Amino acid sequence: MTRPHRVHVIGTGLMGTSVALALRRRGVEVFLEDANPHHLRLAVGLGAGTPVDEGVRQPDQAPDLVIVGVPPAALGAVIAEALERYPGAVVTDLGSVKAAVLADVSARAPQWLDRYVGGHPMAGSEQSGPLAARADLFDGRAWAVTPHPRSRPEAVEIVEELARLCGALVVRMSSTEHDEAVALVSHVPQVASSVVAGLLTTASEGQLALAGQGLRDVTRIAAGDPSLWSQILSANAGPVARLLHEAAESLHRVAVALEKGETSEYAGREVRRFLERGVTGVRRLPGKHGKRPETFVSVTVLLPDRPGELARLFSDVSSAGINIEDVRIDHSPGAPAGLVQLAVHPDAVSPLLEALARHGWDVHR
Ligand SMILES: NC(=O)c1ccc[n+]([C@@H]2O[C@H](COP(=O)([O-])OP(=O)(O)OC[C@H]3O[C@@H](n4cnc5c(N)ncnc54)[C@H](O)[C@@H]3O)[C@@H](O)[C@H]2O)c1
Ligand SMILES: O=C(O)C(=O)C[C@]1(C(=O)O)C=C[C@@H](O)C=C1
Repeated sequence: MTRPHRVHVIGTGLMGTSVALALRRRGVEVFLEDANPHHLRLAVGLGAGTPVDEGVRQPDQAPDLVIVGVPPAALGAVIAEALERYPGAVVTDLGSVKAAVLADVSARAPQWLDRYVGGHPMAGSEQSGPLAARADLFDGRAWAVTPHPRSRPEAVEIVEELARLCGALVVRMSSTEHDEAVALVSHVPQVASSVVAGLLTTASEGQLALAGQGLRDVTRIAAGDPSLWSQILSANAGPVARLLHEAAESLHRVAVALEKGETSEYAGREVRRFLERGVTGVRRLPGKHGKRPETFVSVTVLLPDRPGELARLFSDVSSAGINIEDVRIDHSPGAPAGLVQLAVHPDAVSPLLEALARHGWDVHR
């Protein structure tokens, strides 16, 4: 196992700073650089590492791993430059698209390609910049590692160890397999979210006043940086466009069926089939820690909007020896309370209800 000891992060935005914080948590020495001095200062202030100019003066202090966390359009040039600047280092990146970047690096730095191995942590946020970074961002998440025929085995190993040090689960695949997969699980969902959110631009205040959690779930990622996402989508244009045509056909069929209305039994069947296909698809998603999905049961608790109430609820549940598998909090605008949905194993439901009743919680099932 090759553990990275001295790491350089180029690009201290959301992703680069999160990786740096995760590595610092594991005692790895981290140096930072960014084209934007303000981002660099913020990342240093968050404890993510030392600026490269201050920290590295001796040749024996060169990094063994360089991690490039810049926007997709800049990746090829920055990776090629890092391969040249740090001849003893393996270079990886955090980019959301892999085949175009590999082609770019192959063209710019063919002589050093054996030290480049692509990577893509499947975790992030609709926010950007170092202030949105989190050390635990990668815990339990997949991290795609995309070796190519010329990658050195020890370069692949150090990149996989990086992912594990950050708490992620390694998924090894080629760059083209990766791009096909993320078109489906990340890029088309982003477009779908933007389509729905785009419809809101002409909504009236009265319509928006009815917005609930369902709409918020579907549109959260639509707030992502348009500059970043247009680079991602155009770098993976073929696979994304193919799936969008398929999705557009499906939407067209359901719209036509709805227009035929209740009078047609066929239309009803078509709409139901469309919805059932969605249920089947969502059930295929892996559960916690990449395991098979488990069916948990949700118990909803009314939470007064006062400091310390959430901590008291968790403490009452944990003192009954019950593991909370997942948690979600819904806020009603204007109401001085929230609804906390606790997802637990089916066997834990009765003990949970007893514990909540014992401690005086208001439960909704
Ligand atoms: N945002 C996400 O959810 C997410 C998730 C996984 C992977 N990624 C990938 O991670 C990479 C970074 O995304 P982010 O969300 O952290 O973006 P970000 O905007 O938060 O950070 C990018 C940083 O790169 C810096 N930068 C730009 N050009 C540079 C250059 N030439 N040299 C040095 N620094 C430069 C910027 O100043 C900025 O600090 C992208 O390639 C993206 O595809 C993003
Ligand atoms: O949680 C989110 O905000 C994300 O959408 C993160 C997400 C994703 O689609 O899963 C977005 C882009 C990435 O390249 C990797 C992760």
